[in-house]
Amino acid sequence: MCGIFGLVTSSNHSFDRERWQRAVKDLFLLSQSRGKEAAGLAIANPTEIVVHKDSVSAEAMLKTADYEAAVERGARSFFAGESAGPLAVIGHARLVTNGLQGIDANNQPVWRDDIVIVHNGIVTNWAELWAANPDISPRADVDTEVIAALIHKYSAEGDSIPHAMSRAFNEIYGETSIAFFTRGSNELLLGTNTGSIHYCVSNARDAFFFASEKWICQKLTLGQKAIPGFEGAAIQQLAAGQGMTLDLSTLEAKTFSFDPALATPQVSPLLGTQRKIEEKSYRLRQAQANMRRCTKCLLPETMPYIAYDADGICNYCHTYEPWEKKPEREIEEYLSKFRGNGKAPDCVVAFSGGRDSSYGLHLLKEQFGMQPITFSYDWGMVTDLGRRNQARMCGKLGIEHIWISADIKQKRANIRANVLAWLKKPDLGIIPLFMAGDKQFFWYANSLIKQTGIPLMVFCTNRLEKTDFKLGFLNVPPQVEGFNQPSSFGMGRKAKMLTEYGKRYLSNPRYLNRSIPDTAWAFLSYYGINQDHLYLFDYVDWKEEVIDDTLINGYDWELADDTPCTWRIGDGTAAFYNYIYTSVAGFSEHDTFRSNQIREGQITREKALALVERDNQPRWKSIREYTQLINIDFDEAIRTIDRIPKLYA
Ligand SMILES: NC(=O)CC[C@H](N)C(=O)O
Repeated sequence: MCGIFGLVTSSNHSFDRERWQRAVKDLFLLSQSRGKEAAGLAIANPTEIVVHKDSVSAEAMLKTADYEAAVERGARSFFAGESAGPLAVIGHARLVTNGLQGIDANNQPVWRDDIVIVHNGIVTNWAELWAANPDISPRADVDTEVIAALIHKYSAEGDSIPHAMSRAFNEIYGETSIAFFTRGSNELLLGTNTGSIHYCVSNARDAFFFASEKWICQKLTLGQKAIPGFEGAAIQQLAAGQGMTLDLSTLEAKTFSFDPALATPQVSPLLGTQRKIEEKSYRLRQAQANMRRCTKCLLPETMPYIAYDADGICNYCHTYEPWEKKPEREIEEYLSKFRGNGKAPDCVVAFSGGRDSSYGLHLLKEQFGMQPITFSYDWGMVTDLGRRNQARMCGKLGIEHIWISADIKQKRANIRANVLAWLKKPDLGIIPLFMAGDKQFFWYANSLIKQTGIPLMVFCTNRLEKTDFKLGFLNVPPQVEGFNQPSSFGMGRKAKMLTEYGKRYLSNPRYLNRSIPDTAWAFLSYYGINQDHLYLFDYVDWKEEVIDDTLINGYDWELADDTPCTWRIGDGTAAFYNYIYTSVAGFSEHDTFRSNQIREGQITREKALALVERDNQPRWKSIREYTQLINIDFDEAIRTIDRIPKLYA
């Protein structure tokens, strides 16, 4: 179980900064015997609560520059004598029970509403509590969040904080000890239903600390490790079923029972203002929200090669070539040359399992009276959900499905090698390498024409999916034309790409791995061969609502449970790379997609912004599945990504 602790100093007389930092360090190191998967602390001064956490052991966190910076931000003014104090810290050494530590929001202290809390234990009825309180909903997976949300809810209803805490403890089932600050009150609150909080007051009664176990207090009051001022101090225990308020300025402690009938209503010492809460993830969200964006589409300033004109409109808007449809009768004429008797297949549809090819299949069969067969290339990253949706389409439409399966184990091992190489030296430019393995799809499309003897190959690619930024991050400038025909890219452009890849391979020899032959084949399959097929959406309107409606209502299409978006849910890699782009550059392919929709007049900029905000939320479940499939450590990968310097902050 986790170790929680706290240290309160009412004035700066008894400590200098070095001693204080040593005491906090000792509290961390002693507490980490209870948990080493993550660590964090909150430093409260009269104007601010600084929260810092990390998905590493306390010992490792203490050595980081980010930790130093948080301490500097939270404690500097106190030790510089600029603020009269008090200074209070609560800390946490985590053993994960609920919610992966790679996801920052699950680590502790948990900040929710006005409360910054550390928690030791498990709220076993957390799911029931969320369900019973539909007016509050979880943002993370850690059970601790529900405690904070309940306390906040009750205090918003008018309860004093001790009352609100008592009520929350009466709702909670499962061993729980907590310590928290609120934004507006000058106190530390403690509560436990097991008695796992032991505390000491300094001999001069000007400082206070607590920890999860008595021996930790013993270590810090006796012998070498004793915190200055606490030598020989008495150790007391907060009994099971009790809460405590500690006035941070006077160190006056009041204990109370969780029985609401017995708890005397106490008015907490209020601060004049609501303290600011400082947390990295919040700061980054703000910085993302403040990025400059094109006033017409919504491409942000971090988009490679972007430039805005005097009206704030970007070059991508200016050079955009509208998606001009050829008349639908032309496709009718074209298809009539191939249409058979309705029994034998008369066209092959490249079927990725995504929404566009599913809808295209529907159109070809139902609207154009064709009898397609489909083919899919399974390179190990088609999601199970994508496969089920393919099965729904083919079953209902009575369509034969050809599968070309790669050696999936090998493909995943290739991705693994490249992702591991990347994590050692992250670089946005080389991310497309993770997806190189699917490009043989185009190779097989050509060979299937020969194999089946059916000359008509249909692709349902979508021009709105043009993502210039992926190559942009590789220092390859955008190109307006060539969407469905990458082989038409000029030699100069291809050479530039190869040089840029080459440079990265040489600067990180881990890329010189088993995947090279497959990547070379992929490159050839994409850039080297003719892709002279029928592109359905060159003729037919692409309307998102119509597509979603047809698939969901007509074919019982299944959606992912980590996003309401229907795009990219058949692709097992998208959640991972979009997380990287969003985390580092503040945008993803959702931003370029929606920007194209705006330019096509399909949606308003306002709606697009809302969708981007929604769809750029991390798809944790899919990211986790991806890391499992390629056998890399989720928490480590996310930690590395989160540490990459941001382009927007
Ligand atoms: N070990 C603990 O005390 C865990 C506390 C909390 N349930 C968490 O997962 O972070």
